[in-house]
Amino acid sequence: MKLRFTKMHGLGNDFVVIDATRAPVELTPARVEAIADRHFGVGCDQLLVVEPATQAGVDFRYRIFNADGGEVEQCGNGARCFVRFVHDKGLSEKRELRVETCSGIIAPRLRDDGLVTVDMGVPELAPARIPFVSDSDAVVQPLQVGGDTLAITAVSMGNPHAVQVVADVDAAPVAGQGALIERHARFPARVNAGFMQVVDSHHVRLRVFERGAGETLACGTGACAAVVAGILRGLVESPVRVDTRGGELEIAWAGPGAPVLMTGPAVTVFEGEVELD
Ligand SMILES: N[C@@H](CCC[C@H](N)C(=O)O)C(=O)O
Repeated sequence: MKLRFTKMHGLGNDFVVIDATRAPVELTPARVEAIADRHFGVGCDQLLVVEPATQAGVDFRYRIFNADGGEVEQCGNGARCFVRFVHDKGLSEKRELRVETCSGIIAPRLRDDGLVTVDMGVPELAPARIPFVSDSDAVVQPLQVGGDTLAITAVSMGNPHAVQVVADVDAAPVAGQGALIERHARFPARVNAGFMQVVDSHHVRLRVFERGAGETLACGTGACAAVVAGILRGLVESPVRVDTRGGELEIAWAGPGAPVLMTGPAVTVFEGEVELD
């Protein structure tokens, strides 16, 4: 069976996007892994599926699968690509959508300048809801990793993030330490590991070792989580420019109880067809 797809990216965080609005697509973890494989498949960090809404007052359902085949709750760079895809494919006339995900409703808006702003919802900080095993709700918490005690801030943007501050993001042990943090026992659903360097009060640099995908060129929810952590720690003030290896995002957050707004690009690369199984 052949599956049509569109290859897209947000700052080099790349996606295979599938339109399942007219007919359902059966995606097993093995199928997702095969499509995401960079040598034997199309290659991507995440596979995104556009489905009909299942609730009133919502335009579409957005499903996200990591390259390892696991379905996850949220993807920020993908959310920008989602509204660009829906618009360019003529699936909706609207430039601002309400989209249901596993972790709630987000609202991506295609702006006249071509960038996309997404209301990513209110960040969750309560450890049990991240989920993060801790009996303290302190903003900065110790985490033992490979003989080091890291000072992390745990944040959920619908998906879990552990953010630490580093002096130089280029020298940070993202691959080695990131893999250990991803599978740390105190994060029972695994976690995305963020390494943030503060440049000044409105500018950070960020690398993220993503759960289920490894280090990516950018992580949208990682950028939101890093700015939330930075503001809560008193290190930065909204809005914050976040430089990733794939380019730059702007993140705005008014503080606890407010939604995080993420602005950045969404790019279509090519379309194709892939054989399933
Ligand atoms: N690249 C994404 C996040 C994708 C999901 C993440 N790897 C997870 O497992 O939670 C983004 O731009 O937010």
